[in-house]
Amino acid sequence: MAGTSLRHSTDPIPCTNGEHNDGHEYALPSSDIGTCCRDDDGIPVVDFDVLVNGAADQRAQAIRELGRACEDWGFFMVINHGVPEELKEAMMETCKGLFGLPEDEKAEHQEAGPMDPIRIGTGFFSVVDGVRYWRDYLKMFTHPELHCPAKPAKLRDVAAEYSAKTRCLLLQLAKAISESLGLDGGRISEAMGLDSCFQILVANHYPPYTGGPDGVGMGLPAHSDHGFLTLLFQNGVDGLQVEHDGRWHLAKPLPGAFFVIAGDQLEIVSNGRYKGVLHRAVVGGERARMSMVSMISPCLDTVVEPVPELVAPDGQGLEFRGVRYRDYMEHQQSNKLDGKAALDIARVQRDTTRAR
Ligand SMILES: O=C(O)CCC(=O)C(=O)O
Ligand SMILES: [Fe+2]
Repeated sequence: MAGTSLRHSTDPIPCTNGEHNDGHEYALPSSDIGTCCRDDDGIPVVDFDVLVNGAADQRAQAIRELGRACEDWGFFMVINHGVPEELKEAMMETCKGLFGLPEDEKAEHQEAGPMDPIRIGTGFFSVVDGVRYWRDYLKMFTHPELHCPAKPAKLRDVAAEYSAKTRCLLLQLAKAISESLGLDGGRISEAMGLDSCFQILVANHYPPYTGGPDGVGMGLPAHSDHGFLTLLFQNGVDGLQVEHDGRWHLAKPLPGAFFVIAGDQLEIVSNGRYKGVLHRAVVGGERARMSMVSMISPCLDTVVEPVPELVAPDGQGLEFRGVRYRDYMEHQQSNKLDGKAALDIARVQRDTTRAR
């Protein structure tokens, strides 16, 4: 049912892998999680300070490595990023306060839909989920206009600062990504109008989970992000998994690092050179997990399409057609989260019969 929060640790944990009495299959089929998760340290690391302030040869090397990270993984860690640790902590703590508020103080935003600027909910979009995912979330549109729940009182100021600092970082990364594609630093930003970008912050809260036969549950199923570029950090509890080379990898952060996640709009604008990476959140254990997401995208009315420089002059190899970002986001957010299925609305359908 829309707008209900998860049962929390003091409540009895509902049974999993079966029908809960509200007709939803509860939390997860753990068979969906699979066994292929590998904990490894191969996730690329990008030093933001070198990217911005390094000597020419160091910068060039860092840009090449960034390009490889985007091409091979669509996922990397960024270190020396300049976003103060105290600000990250303040953001995490304030959002934790929000999840702990009495239900009636969150009710105003719990009936919200995918395009509402403030939304508090459970699962992904519980109206369509079918399966109940082990996740509570707060989503707020923070740029160009800051939307924020009235409580906790501190949230507005903290979110404003966090949004501004992470936006600045993401826009600088966009420049470096543009260079890594062999384009001018400003080209991708110009093509997508990122000077007036759209930004969302998401706080995810995954309560302790000890249900199911193996004590593992699905917090958020496999998906790619609908935006351009996402920054994420967590509260010290692992659970983010990333798909790479056909296997799931547990993402373990370096101290202080952000994860950077390539989104669908990067895949479209780069004509598929850099792909939106599949990722998911798995839960299990006595500790609540939280993650904090900051995502930039083009403004809602921008039609996103591949930059011509990355498409052959005769149009051969054009992977995507232009899609208005608002339509893309609404489509992805209103349907069941299903891997990268949303991208199909932008994919150029090839006539395979003609080649025969
Ligand atoms: O909680 C996580 O680590 C993943 C969250 C996520 O992918 C999202 O909010 O889009
Ligand atoms: Fe995501």
